[in-house]
Amino acid sequence: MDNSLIIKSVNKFRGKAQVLQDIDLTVAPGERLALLGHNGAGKSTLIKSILGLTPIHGGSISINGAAPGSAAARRDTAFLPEAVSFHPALTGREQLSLFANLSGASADVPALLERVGLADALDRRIGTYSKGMRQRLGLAQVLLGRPKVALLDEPTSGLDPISRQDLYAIIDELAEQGTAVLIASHALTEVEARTDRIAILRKGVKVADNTLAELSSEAALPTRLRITARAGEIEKLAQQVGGTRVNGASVELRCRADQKMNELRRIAALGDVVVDVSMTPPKLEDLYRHFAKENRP
Ligand SMILES: Nc1ncnc2c1ncn2[C@@H]1O[C@H](COP(=O)(O)OP(=O)(O)OP(=O)(O)O)[C@@H](O)[C@H]1O
Repeated sequence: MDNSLIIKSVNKFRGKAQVLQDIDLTVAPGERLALLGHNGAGKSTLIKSILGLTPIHGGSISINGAAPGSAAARRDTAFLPEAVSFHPALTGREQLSLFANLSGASADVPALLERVGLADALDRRIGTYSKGMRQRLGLAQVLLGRPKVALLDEPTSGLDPISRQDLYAIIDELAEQGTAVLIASHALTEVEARTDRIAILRKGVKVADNTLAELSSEAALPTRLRITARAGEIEKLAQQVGGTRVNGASVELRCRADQKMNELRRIAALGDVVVDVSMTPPKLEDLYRHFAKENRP
C-alpha cells in the first residue's frame, strides 16, 4: 500500500543551527509510528513541518500526495497538540458540531462523544473539563475528520493510567480505519506496547527507524536470565552457572538473543538445584538509551 506520509531528505535550519538533517520517514495507512527523541531533538519541528506551519530548507514532504499546508493536505491531516485548547465557553457538543460544520464532515456528535467517554459531559462547558477530558475531546475531533494522517504530540501526557489506556484504544481505532498515525512521545513503556514501529531522532538526525524486534536485533542488546536456586543451594548454583549474584537466592546471566536457547538448555541440565528461571528481553527503554546516546558513533 502507498504511504500516507512520505518525508524525504528533509533539512531545516533555525538561524545557523541545523535542527533537522536529511530526515527520511514514511508512515503507511493504518500504521502507528512512535517518534522518540530527547528534548530539543526535533520532533515538534518535524510535526510543524508536516503541518506546513514552518518552512523546510531542502527535501520534500507529501501527505497523501499533497504538499504541507495545501488545502488537500489540511483536509487529510489532523493534529492533536500536547495541551489541546478549546473555547472554554462552548460545550463539547457545540465544539464538535462547529468543527463538523467547518470541515463539512457529517457526524453523529453525541455518538462520537460517547465513544471517547464524554457522554455525561456533552452539554457541559469545556472550561469545566479536566485535562484528560480535553484530550478526549481533541481525539473526538481527530476521529471526526477521518484524516489520512494523524499527528499526535504527547497525547497522554498528564493523564491517569486508565485514561491513557482509553486514549490508546481510540488511537488503535483510528489506525484500524486506515489513518497513518504518528505519535511523538517520551512515554516509552506505553508506546512500546501500542505502536508498530519506532523512529528515534537525536539532535535532528534520525538514528533508528524499525520495528521493536528489528531494533532489538540491530542493537544486539543482551537478554537477562534470572535463575533462582533451591533453598540453601545458591552457592552451588553460582559456581555452576557463573553470572552475577542478585540476592540471596538468584543469579543473573546476560546473553545474546541467539544464545538464549543454549543457555536455557545448560540451565535445565542442572536439574533440581534450579527452581525458577525468568527471562527479560531488552525493553524499549534500553533500546532508546542505546540509539539516542550522545557518544554513539
Ligand atoms: N521557534 C524556535 N526558534 C528557534 N529555535 C527553535 C524554535 N523551536 C525550536 N527550536 C530549536 O529547534 C531544536 C528542535 O526543537 P523541537 O522543539 O523540535 O524539539 P522536540 O524534539 O520537539 O523537543 P521536546 O521533546 O522538548 O518537545 C531545538 O534546538 C530548539 O531549541
